[in-house]
Amino acid sequence: MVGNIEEDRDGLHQSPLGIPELLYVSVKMENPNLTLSRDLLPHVSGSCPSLDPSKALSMERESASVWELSFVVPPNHEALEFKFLLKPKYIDNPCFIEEGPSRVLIGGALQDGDRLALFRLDSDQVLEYRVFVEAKRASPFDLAASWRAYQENFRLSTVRGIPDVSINSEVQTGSENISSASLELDLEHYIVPSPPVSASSAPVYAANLTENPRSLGSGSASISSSTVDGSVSMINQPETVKLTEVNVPDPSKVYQSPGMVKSQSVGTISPLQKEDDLRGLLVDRGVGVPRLVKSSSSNAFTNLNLVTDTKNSIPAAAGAVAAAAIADQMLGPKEHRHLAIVMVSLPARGKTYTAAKLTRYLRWLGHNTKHFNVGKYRRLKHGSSQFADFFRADNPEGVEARNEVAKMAFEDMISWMQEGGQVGIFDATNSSKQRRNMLMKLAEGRCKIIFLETICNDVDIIERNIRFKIQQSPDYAEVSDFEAGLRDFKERVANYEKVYETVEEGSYIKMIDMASGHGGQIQVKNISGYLPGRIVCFLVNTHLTPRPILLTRHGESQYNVRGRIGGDSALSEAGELYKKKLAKFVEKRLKSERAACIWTSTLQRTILTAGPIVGFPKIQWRALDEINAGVCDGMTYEEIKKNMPEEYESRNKDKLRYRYPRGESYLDVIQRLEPVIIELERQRAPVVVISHQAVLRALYAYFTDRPLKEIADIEMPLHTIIEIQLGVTGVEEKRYKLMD
Ligand SMILES: O=P(O)(O)OC[C@H]1O[C@@](CO)(OP(=O)(O)O)[C@@H](O)[C@@H]1O
Repeated sequence: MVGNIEEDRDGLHQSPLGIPELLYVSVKMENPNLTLSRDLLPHVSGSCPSLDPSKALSMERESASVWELSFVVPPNHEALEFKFLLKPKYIDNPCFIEEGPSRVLIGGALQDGDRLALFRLDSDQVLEYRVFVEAKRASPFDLAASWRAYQENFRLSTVRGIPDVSINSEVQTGSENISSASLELDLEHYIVPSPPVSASSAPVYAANLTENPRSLGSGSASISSSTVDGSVSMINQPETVKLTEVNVPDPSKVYQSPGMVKSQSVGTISPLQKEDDLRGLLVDRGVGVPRLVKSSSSNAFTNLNLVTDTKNSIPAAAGAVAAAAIADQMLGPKEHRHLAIVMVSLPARGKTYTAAKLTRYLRWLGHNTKHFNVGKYRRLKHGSSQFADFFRADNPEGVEARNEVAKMAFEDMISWMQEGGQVGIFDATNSSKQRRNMLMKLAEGRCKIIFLETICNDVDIIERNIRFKIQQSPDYAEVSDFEAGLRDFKERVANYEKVYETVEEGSYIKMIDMASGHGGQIQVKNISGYLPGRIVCFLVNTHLTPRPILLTRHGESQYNVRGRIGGDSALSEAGELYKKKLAKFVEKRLKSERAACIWTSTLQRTILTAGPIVGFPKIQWRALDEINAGVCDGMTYEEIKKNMPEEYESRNKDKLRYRYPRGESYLDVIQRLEPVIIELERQRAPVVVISHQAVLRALYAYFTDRPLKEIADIEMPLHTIIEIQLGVTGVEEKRYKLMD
């Protein structure tokens, strides 16, 4: 019934936060004889001030035969005396008072136990009720949270009644009409610089952003990236997230059922475990990162940041991702814990771009994923100016040199997997059976291979890809004559075509003419398991049709003004102005985009912000609701710091994984946003997403490939639109600030 309560010197029960707890008492009466008791309503009459039936409190019907009354008292309350009585439904008198002495309740327990309540209706008719009392300890915060939830259920939101999908064709009037919100005709006027670590504002050649060849002597922390103008910049690659939060169990208190799992089996090393040989029981508060249950000696949950065992690491992820990773680690052959997605295609079929996108998606979900591009190895080892002859199948030196760098890249990938890497994307043409056999031999007993073949028969798309390659690839950086470059690259493609063999062996996913987003097909063979399943789902929905995605927070809310988190408040005056400016902006920016769509959360601050936008369908997504702050919902950060210092501290230490009591963590938010990402990938028209700070941080991080560990701190200002342009060459970003 009650756990984790400490008694202080005055005998008062205290929560782990040192706040005296209250007793939540529920008194119940049950009478299965429904015929006799049908018209009699159970009441409770208390001794304070007197046992007066006219002041009796009615009990609530809990089920057909059970009645209930609940109330809150301090744990050290004085004895409460009371009696049950039955009042006839339709007349005031007579009322029947239970036989015997008054009942006495102290500390949530009835002094005379579960004595029946007997009512003498007349000389020979006695009605018997069974009596139960239940008492739970509750902190004032729990009570405040449930009181607020209760009240909010009764407070009508100004947007209730709006269907999940709506479209308004006329500008709303009335309260919307605060002042006219003008907007310059030229939207460029509102552009503000994007933060330095974000999607680029110019196309970047995807192969440049892949892993740095370590066997060729390059470090792995940062890589050099040549840009269009030939200059070199350093780009920090997302690092493996190494910290795992665990709570340490007390072995004496933890019941170990045969099916329970030792923490070691999922590769989590805890210094305390080592010291005490404590057995960890993996638990999950709802959804989330598996945790070890807490120590009995400490009433507060102990949050420790521990370095995971990189040889066997679990992903920094919540829910399904974590569950699947653990299952994969416990079941199945060891080599299947590491997955190599081996790309297969002719040059200029969008293979590197697909590989980069898949890497970004898997990283965002929390899988430790790296993209290894063999072309990068070739350029480092043999120089970037290799012309078409180098790629001829009847050029033994060329074949040998290309196989050598492929082996190097593959071995680098395996070494990285052995250090904890989970998914390696191996990006090369791999277009002959012989090459693929070589890779399968290298993978034996070390990782599972899935071939991912991209086939494109659309000559326009191929031509566009080839032209992009000449402009962007370091292979042609030194070639000043564009047409000469074009001729050489086409010859290279022809050399590959002569020996190309489509994949028929092993496990494979084949994408045939999927780039345009309409038509095409995907074929799969020998594909099973959680991760391959997610990969297929992602690839089915992804395409290369260029379109913008506009991300914006709602207009400033009344809670934002008061510094309160969560809630469902309406807009402030500034927020009201923003929603009008936003509507004008959307009207101008998307004026020729008839199929565009507006997505909001189900909270009124986003629905109100979308209100004045006309002519586009609006869709409410529950998944776009703000991070659930649980018992902290409605508090200010200052109040949390003061009243729940440990919670405040824990969040400060690890904001990504910290889950608000009865609420969510950022990892939980990422999990629930996965269908949103898949749908954004699938859409071919522009989408305006009006959502919230935490949710937009997670979405933005996906598009800009920001590492998980940075997500919770990404700057996400109010009244600013972030335009993400998805295109054939990758992701570009523009920001518009509509208000000063
Ligand atoms: O994770 P942190 O940095 O607390 O940011 C999330 C918070 O942002 C807020 C504002 O403080 O979002 P919103 O403006 O959508 O209401 C809170 O509701 C939410 O809890």
